[in-house]
Amino acid sequence: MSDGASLAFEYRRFSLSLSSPMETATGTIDSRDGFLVRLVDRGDSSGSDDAEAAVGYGEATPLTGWTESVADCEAALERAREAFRTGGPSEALEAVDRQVAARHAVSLAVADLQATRESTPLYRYLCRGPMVGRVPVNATIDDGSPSETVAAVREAVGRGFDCCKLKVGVRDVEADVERIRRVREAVGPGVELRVDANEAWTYEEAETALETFADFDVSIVEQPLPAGALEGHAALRERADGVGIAIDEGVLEHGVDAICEANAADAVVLKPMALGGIDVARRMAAWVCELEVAPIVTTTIDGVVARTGAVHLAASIPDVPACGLATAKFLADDLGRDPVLLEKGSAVVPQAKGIGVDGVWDGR
Ligand SMILES: O=C(O)CCC(=O)C1=CC=C[C@@H](O)[C@@H]1C(=O)O
Ligand SMILES: [Mg+2]
Repeated sequence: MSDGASLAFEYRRFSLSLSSPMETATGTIDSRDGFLVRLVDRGDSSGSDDAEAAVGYGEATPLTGWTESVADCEAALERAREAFRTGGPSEALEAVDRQVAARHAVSLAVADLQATRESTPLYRYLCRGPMVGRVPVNATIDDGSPSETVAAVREAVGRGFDCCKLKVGVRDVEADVERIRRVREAVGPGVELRVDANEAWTYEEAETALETFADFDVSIVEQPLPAGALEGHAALRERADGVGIAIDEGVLEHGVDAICEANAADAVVLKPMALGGIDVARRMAAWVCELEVAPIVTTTIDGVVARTGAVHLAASIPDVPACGLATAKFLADDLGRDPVLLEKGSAVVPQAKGIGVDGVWDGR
């Protein structure tokens, strides 16, 4: 990559509304406000304009409870802009090191630019491995009444999904158990069902839920207990009767080493936006795979740039389980054309150079 002198770093604010508010046990998401980032390598452009220059895109989409605030993110991106002006990528990454969403944007733009210059898809730049055509994804099913939930799962299965993750924890445990029972009754044994409680349950509630979920062949319960409860998840796991435990919010509190040392999880959820970048998430994925813990990559209900970056991250992980990447449906609008096709329960991985999201910045 050219030195910092030829790298022009810009960012611009966006606000994406959700098609309908997303209820979770820890709050409601009704819009996604963040920053689109562009890194232009003018050292590449033959002409005076940027038409020929190599470009990298990034996205910082803060989420309350998971990342820094929008204001802190903006301040960090301003520091990164100054760092690119006077230094280069490493100075810019240092300037945003403690703001995870801002670091996600800068690191993704740098990786996208480098992969673009090498004319290779981002996932192959990350893993230097063979071509990967598709990655398995789960459908994300919002909270709702039993009949609403059955209808949503039926619709997802009709679109080819064979793995569905259902939001639970918004209503009481009995109501959620009834929702799962009705869904399993409706779709039969061939669809993998996972649930995500977002820290909602006490140990006793989680025990009750797990007992019945085992009867309905639920494969994974995500974050049943509060993020701090490491021993609690380990104890639950010992008596989970075949239902896997995934830790999501707890990854931010404890890190994957402590989770694995405590034998607290069968899977960890890796959110690149919340972890500071796909590079950070990829290192975590490699580490937990060594310890036979499954890495599940998910978005934070992001725009197409970060969401597609997460698809490339998943594609760079060997034997990745179904990931939470089919979240474009929650957005009423997006930053640009979606290069990822969802079909047969998988995301078709873009094979263009870089992330593959041209047209997100002034139609380019
Ligand atoms: O994992 C998925 O299927 C999609 C992503 C997803 O469910 C979430 C994204 C961001 C915050 C939460 O609402 C939720 C989660 O807890 O995993
Ligand atoms: Mg979760």
